[in-house]
Amino acid sequence: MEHYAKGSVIGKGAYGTVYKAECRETGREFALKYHTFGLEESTVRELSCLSALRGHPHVIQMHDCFLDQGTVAMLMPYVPYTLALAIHNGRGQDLDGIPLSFVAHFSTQVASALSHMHGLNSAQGPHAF
Ligand SMILES: Nc1ncnc2c1ncn2[C@@H]1O[C@H](COP(=O)(O)OP(=O)(O)OP(=O)(O)O)[C@@H](O)[C@H]1O
Repeated sequence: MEHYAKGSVIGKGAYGTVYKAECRETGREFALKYHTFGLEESTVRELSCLSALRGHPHVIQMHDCFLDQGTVAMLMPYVPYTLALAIHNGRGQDLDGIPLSFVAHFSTQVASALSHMHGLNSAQGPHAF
């Protein structure tokens, strides 16, 4: 953890809190997720899924995983937007004006990631994920 400066909270999920972090050497920004429940089943499941999905261009990459003062911390690239933000950007709640190419672009990425996950599931047995 000495390589990173932990910043403010970006968001919270059911299993953890995500902070912004900056690499002290390069200045590059990361997201650092601290798992609330320690090394229990949900944590191990998320870490093993992200390990298995390393390398896919449309799945967030886990760069590192370590213990920070007893809490499991997971380092990933910082993504400064969400799909909802991209969709609503400049359009309020009106979705009518979204170009088909935009929808196709994101849908293809999501489908590609899902297809890859299903492929791994078939290869490793029905309860791998
Ligand atoms: N890599 C990231 N870059 C930027 N923000 C992130 C990143 N990962 C998570 N976040 C933010 O932190 C929030 C919490 O993320 P987290 O992974 O803990 O939960 P979730 O996947 O949103 O939901 P849940 O785990 O409850 O199903 C996200 O909703 C998002 O706003």
